[in-house]
Amino acid sequence: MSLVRRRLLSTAAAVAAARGPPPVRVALTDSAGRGVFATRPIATGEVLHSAQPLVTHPSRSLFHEVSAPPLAPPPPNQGFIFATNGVNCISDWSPQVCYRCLKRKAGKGDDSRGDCYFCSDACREHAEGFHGIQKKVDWSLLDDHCSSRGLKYPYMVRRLACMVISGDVGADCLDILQPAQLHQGTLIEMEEEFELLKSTFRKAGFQEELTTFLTKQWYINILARIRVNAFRIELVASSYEDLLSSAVASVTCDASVGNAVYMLPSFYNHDCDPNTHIVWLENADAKLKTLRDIDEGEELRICYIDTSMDVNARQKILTEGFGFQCRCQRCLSGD
Ligand SMILES: C[S@@+](CC[C@H](N)C(=O)[O-])C[C@H]1O[C@@H](n2cnc3c(N)ncnc32)[C@H](O)[C@@H]1O
Repeated sequence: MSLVRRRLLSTAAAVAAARGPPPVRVALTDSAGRGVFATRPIATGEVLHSAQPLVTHPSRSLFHEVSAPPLAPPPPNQGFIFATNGVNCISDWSPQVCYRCLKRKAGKGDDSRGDCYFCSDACREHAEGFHGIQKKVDWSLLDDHCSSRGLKYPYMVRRLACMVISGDVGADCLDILQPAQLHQGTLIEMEEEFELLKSTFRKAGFQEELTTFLTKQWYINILARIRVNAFRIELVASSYEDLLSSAVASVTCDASVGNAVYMLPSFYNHDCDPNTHIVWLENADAKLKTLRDIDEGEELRICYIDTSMDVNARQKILTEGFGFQCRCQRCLSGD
């Protein structure tokens, strides 16, 4: 591990120790598996704890060229490039968010055109392991597969695979999280994605020993956990200038900057009338905040969906999208 990274980690540990442990613990609930409970009374608006992501990935439109056929020959100062689906487009695109922490790029005109953008030396250094592996491989087949089907999670599995190969994390790093229940059709799609990922590494000449963890079962286990536990990240501006630029950016692109998986936040159950929410300020570091006063021993719950819908719509989304039937008080009362 590099000196800078070791220093960063020890600083983060020192800050965490100074603040003390979070006022929450994970324990079994009556109806929703494990959940997060308050270990003392907590006031409205208190930040319970922060969490750094285990793995992130930017939204496709923010890290990848969206191709369009050229209407006219390009001006002399702009080059033609081939987009991954083989359609010519003009290369005036550059990545919009940090490839690691998902912070939005502040202004135009830096030198990250056509490549990954990192917002700081710390992010660049943190990403060195997985990005070093990823750069050695031609991903065009996987890109084509994901773009034609609108898939985002295979990119997170790819990043995790690169993190395992580089030694950043163990192959079992997400095993503790609850997996989604998968239908036969989904399993078949996942097998296809797995074959693509495995053969891409093989074609790039990776030694078999480095990728022995990469089995069909590993792929399915990881993706099943990402499906239930990944958060869609929408940044809240930390200043008035940021607020204006994110509002402008969200007019033309998806408001979400990407997805991330965390450890402790993954144990928060859903409620259609939540007492806690997650806030992302300028990057993928999550802050868990209370929405009302909490008693000691009360379960802390967030909401996974838009709760302004009626009970039938909410149940449909939670059943079909997340694979569980909501048993929160609001749903049980039919509201
Ligand atoms: C992100 S995990 C939350 C932690 C999980 N309970 C555990 O033991 O790891 C989401 C899963 O928790 C359960 N769950 C969360 N909220 C629920 C609710 N309102 N009603 C029923 N089950 C819920 C479902 O099984 C869901 O797939």
